[in-house]
Amino acid sequence: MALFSVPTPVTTILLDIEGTTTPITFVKDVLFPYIKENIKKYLLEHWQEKECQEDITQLQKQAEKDSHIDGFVPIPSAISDNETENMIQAVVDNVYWQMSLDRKTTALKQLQGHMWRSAYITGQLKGEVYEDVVPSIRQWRELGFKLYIYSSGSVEAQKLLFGYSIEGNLLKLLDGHFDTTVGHKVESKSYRNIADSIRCSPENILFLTDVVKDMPLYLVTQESYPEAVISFQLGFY
Ligand SMILES: CSCCC(=O)C(=O)COP(=O)(O)O
Ligand SMILES: [Mg+2]
Repeated sequence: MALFSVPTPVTTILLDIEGTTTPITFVKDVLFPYIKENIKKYLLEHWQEKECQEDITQLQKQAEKDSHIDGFVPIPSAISDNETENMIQAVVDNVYWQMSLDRKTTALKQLQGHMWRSAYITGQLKGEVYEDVVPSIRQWRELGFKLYIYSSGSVEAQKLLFGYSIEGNLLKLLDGHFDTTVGHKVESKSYRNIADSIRCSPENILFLTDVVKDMPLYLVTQESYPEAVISFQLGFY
């Protein structure tokens, strides 16, 4: 457990998931292998559904943007019905390629969230949280802090992880969720968007994360409140 002092202007705690509330091993050894093992079956079963087709369209758009990246895997944009199997294979290959680079694209994360849904609902998956997470969150709430999640995993995937966790349904302990639709974690604009959305100022938000490059909030905060950065760095790392 890390001990740190929360600077006085902080009213809101924003939590990352992987490596912060949840062991990295749960994501790398349980959630991601589930996708790799089940993607082909999932696509074959859900291909005609609107949600699945929307996910494919987003993956295609992402593939167009990625065409400059070495080793990228294309997804054909228009294909006749009798070529569905080739198309599904292209999507599988693209998802495997994105996952091999641990890409955090919104398109990939949306599909993953939809795939995990039935596994959580049927009890095949249970979201892991570190043992100090629930007591800490309860204590912070008692002290009056608001609690939000900001993860690259989609909001739906976040709600599944906390809603079907090993400690039961934790969603009532959280005030809201943010994913890459507000922007990526390495971009300072994302933190401004979150602050605007919850109607507070960046210096009121303490972001807890295991990844140092996910820290532009501190650059945003530093403009008006340099002590917040110093206090966090001294305390948490
Ligand atoms: C909703 S948990 C799924 C984990 C995931 O897909 C991921 O990319 C974790 O990223 P984080 O931003 O929580 O480190
Ligand atoms: Mg993390």
